[in-house]
Amino acid sequence: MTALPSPNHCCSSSSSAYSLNSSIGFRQIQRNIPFSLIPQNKFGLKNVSFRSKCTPSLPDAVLMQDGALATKLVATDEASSTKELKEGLLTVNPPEEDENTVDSDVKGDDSTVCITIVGASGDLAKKKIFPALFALYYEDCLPEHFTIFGYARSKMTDAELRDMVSRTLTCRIDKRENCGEKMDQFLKRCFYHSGNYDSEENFTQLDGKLKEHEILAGRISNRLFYLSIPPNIFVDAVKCASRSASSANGWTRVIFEKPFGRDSDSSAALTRSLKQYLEEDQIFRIDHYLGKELVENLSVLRFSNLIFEPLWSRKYIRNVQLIFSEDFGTEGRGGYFDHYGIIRDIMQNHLLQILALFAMETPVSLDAEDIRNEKVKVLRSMRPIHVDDVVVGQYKGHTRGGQSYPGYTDDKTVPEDSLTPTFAAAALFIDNARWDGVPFLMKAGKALHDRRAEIRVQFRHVPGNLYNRNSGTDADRATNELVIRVQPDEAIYLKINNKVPGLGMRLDRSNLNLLYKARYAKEIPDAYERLVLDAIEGERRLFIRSDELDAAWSLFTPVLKEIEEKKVIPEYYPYGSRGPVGAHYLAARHNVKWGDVGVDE
Ligand SMILES: NC(=O)C1=CN([C@@H]2O[C@H](COP(=O)(O)OP(=O)(O)OC[C@H]3O[C@@H](n4cnc5c(N)ncnc54)[C@H](OP(=O)(O)O)[C@@H]3O)[C@@H](O)[C@H]2O)C=CC1
Ligand SMILES: O=C1O[C@H](COP(=O)(O)O)[C@@H](O)[C@H](O)[C@H]1O
Repeated sequence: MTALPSPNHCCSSSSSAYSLNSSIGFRQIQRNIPFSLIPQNKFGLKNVSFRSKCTPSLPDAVLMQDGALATKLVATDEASSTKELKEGLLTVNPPEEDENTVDSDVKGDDSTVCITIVGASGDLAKKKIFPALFALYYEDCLPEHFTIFGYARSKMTDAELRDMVSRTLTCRIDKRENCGEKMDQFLKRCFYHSGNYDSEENFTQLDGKLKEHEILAGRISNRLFYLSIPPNIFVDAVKCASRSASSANGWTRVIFEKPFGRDSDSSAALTRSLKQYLEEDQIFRIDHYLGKELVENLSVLRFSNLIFEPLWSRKYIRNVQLIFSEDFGTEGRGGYFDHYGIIRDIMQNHLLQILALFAMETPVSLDAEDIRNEKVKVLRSMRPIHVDDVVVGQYKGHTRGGQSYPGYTDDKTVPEDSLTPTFAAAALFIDNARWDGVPFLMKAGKALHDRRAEIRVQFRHVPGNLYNRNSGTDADRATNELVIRVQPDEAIYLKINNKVPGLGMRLDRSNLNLLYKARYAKEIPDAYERLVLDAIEGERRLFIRSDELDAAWSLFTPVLKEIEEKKVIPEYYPYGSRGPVGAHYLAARHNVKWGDVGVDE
């Protein structure tokens, strides 16, 4: 096994099973924080990852006799998309003494992390990223030595950035003590640098400022860039950040927000451009739905409960429905949205990712590459989507209860004759042994009657059901349905047939209900909290690998092209309605009834 350089100078006396020795690990051990070690990337940068106490189950760690902490080693080759994983304890030679070494006993955690939010003046940064970072800080999940920088063209002082950020920070859990104090402490660690996205000079200035904070705290300086900017400037920003503001001795990672292109070609071109400056394992493509609690729980539900996995196939499942709806329109984002539409905005990423997690085979392990390998297999097994299996819609203005709601094209940033779908429904199929013939129906829309995201699994009819006569005439209504409600009011419930109490024999449908807020006192973290923390920890499980992205675009690009070339007219639906009726005809053609419509949805 290859010996890696020690992540810190210091003092383990002999060659032994690799351990983060007591001086670097002391404070972390006290707080029960395991570390993981991932070897150097092609730039020879140390890739020592922080593990916070907030993710205690990863990775396995053991306390050595000398009080040191040894972790399971995850060794990777350089091309992480085809990564070979080896686990074990690593043997290292004793590190050499270095006169410039900082005494980690004094300093505690030997690494720093600077998080730079590029596009800090924007909507997403204010709404999601800064609040997520504050929540992590509040929960003591961030590394000890962290600094946050906002970067954008807007002119702002540090104080003005802090003021802007403070307006969107809340204490997630009401009545928590010291919230104001914590906010002040957090804001003191936020700074701002104004610069252009395509200026190496400006990024060099940023680099200088980052160094000032890194020198203060320790030797290994890790850097995370969160690109919260429009995609047409991704490459400029990455070029400048990687050339002028990469970490000299730690890792440099970049989080990207979608859209990752708008079809196969543009996505591949974007990936090629990014890879001029970054390795795949430095690229963290966010799909924030993967950070949602119930989406993460999908694998737990399937693989740790004996009762579900045996039913998880064409043999018992009649259809699967993936439903996303919002009760508001594109308010304020029409300019962006019109270029993409609902299929690219929601289906090609969020719903397809959920589908892949739902349908994949059991991964070899919970390691990121094993999970992502299985997801790619599902995506590659999918049948091309036929244009007849897609229904598109667009919302129009509507007045209800004396209040007027605007139509999509009433937005000034949307062309009057836009055909961009704000609603779509589609039938997808996975041509593999497990799922052959099972319709996976997707439905996504804006300006509908409610806000929800859920997975509905409709099981087959009970063969030779003794109780058919007692269930009424609708056999479909009497089948079991498992609902995983991602939001709002996270829940998992199973519809079962039950005898109505009494002397007669009448059946009704009842729910076995796991409602999260009734079961768990702890507030559910926002998806961005989990994802940002994962990026800091180098955990890639919930980020999209480039071959997954390619497979997702290969599936949707042909049908999107056909819809656009044929100028398919969307079915118009009133703002606040349940969407186009065409979605029901589509479902009916595949012998499906949408589960979210009806008396006992
Ligand atoms: N907002 C949301 O809810 C979501 C956003 N996203 C994605 O996240 C990223 C950021 O989103 P959001 O914050 O809404 O974006 P914004 O449009 O608010 O842009 C962010 C910042 O980028 C700079 N900017 C905007 N347009 C340009 C331009 N044409 N040229 C150069 N700089 C520009 C501005 O900063 P300045 O002028 O100060 O430089 C702006 O404050 C995007 O990729 C978006 O698609 C993904 C999911 C949801
Ligand atoms: O990615 C996106 O997601 C949001 C919905 O996210 P949620 O976490 O609030 O459900 C959607 O509004 C937006 O159009 C899309 O780009």
